[in-house]
This record gives sequence, C-alpha cells and structure tokens, in this order.
Amino acid sequence: MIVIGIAGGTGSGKTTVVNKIAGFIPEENVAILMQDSYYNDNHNLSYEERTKINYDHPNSIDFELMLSHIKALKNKETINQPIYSYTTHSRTEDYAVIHPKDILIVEGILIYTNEELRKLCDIKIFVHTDSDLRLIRRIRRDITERGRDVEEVLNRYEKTLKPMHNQFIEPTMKYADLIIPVGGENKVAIDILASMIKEKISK
Ligand SMILES: Nc1ncnc2c1ncn2[C@@H]1O[C@H](COP(=O)(O)OP(=O)(O)O)[C@@H](O)[C@H]1O
Ligand SMILES: Nc1ccn([C@@H]2O[C@H](COP(=O)(O)O)[C@@H](O)[C@H]2O)c(=O)n1
Repeated sequence: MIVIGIAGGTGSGKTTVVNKIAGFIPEENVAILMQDSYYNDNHNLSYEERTKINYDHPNSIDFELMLSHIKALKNKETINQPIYSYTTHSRTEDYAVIHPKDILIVEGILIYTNEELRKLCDIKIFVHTDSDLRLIRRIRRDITERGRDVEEVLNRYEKTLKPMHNQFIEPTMKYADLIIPVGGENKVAIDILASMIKEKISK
C-alpha cells in the first residue's frame, strides 16, 4: 500500500484535491482517511464546552486511534472510521467501514505535526493557498455546510485558527515532497499526481 499525505491550511483546497485525484483512480484502488474524523471524542462535554475547544491544535486530534487505523490498513485489515459532525462538534454514533486498498490518502490540517504519521506517508503533499482566500472559502463553506455564521467563523479565525496555523500548520510545509499552489484548480499538479499514482498501481 502507498500512503499519500495531503496537508495544508483550512480552506486551502485539500478535500477538493483529494476528490479530484480520487476521480482519476478506480474506486477499488483508493481509500481515504480524513483527519477530521479523528477529533477527540468529546461526547462527555456539553455542547457549550465543545464550542470552546481549539480545533486547530494538535492536541485536539486522537492521533493514537488515527495511527492505529493507518497501520491496520497497511496490514491489510479493515477499519471502522469514526464519522464526525461539525454541527454538534462531536463524533456521531456511526462508522465508515474502510477496506485496505493499493493507495491510502490521508488528509488533514495537522497530519504532519505528528512525526510517526509523517513516517507512515510515502508521499507528502502540502496544498498552499493564501490566507485571505482561505478565510473567504472558510466563511462560505462553514455557513453553507457546517451550520456556522459569519461571527462564529471570524471569532474562531482570530482566536485560534490563525495563530494555530502560524504555529503548527504552516511550519509543516517543510516536510512536504510536493507543494501544490492554490489547490483544486491546479490542473497540472493534479494530472501529474494522478498519473504518478496510476503508474504505481499498475506495477
Ligand atoms: N479553487 C477554488 N476556487 C473556489 N472555491 C474553492 C476552490 N477550491 C476549493 N474551493 C471551495 O472552498 C471550500 C474549501 O475547500 P476544501 O477543498 O474543502 O478545503 P480544505 O479541505 O483544505 O479545507 C469548499 O467549499 C470548496 O468548494
Ligand atoms: N468541531 C469542529 C472541528 C473542526 N473545525 C475546524 O475544521 C478545520 C479543519 O477542517 P478543514 O476541512 O477545513 O481542513 C479546522 O480549521 C477547525 O477549526 C471546526 O470549526 N469545528
């Protein structure tokens, strides 16, 4: 199995890049693991308490579970990936069953902050998009898809998202083998990546 990491700031276009790459590869060859599915299980906290958590800090992620799932998939085992709700800020009761495939894509803002996870990645990609564009995308997306309002997004951006991005996320760009500027619209980068993956599958 080849593990491909896709990191980058929020709104940089990671999910868009993953979906475009996955669109080029037959479904039976690619499995996708989202870091956001591995936010700590905070169901013991009240909704009010959960809204106050810093979701851009590495400590918000259950890396132990995430690493055990990546290792299990590499070991050709099937895993139950938690399903996360941004609306309730907690894991749901449901799981997504992920089977081992030739290619495993691991996506998330904080994945390269974890040394063990970095070592498990055969190819490390970082999607880079300017912060003003990322904020615009984040406001639009969080309002339409994640049940937020402008005030919530701007407040989170100012208090945690921007400082955490500068402290933890942007510095991990140095670990990347490839940096994709502007993300999902970078057709050349996506074509190159898809061809490289197809070649590896055919071997
Ligand atoms: N090149 C682009 N131009 C305009 N909107 C984009 C572009 N790439 C992504 N988006 C939109 O911006 C939002 C964030 O993109 P997404 O791929 O989810 O980023 P990430 O996974 O890095 O947070 C989504 O609503 C997506 O549809
Ligand atoms: N309950 C939560 C959990 C996470 N977030 C934000 O999600 C961002 C990471 O996801 P992307 O798809 O944008 O990479 C991160 O910046 C967290 O702030 C949230 O708002 N609420």
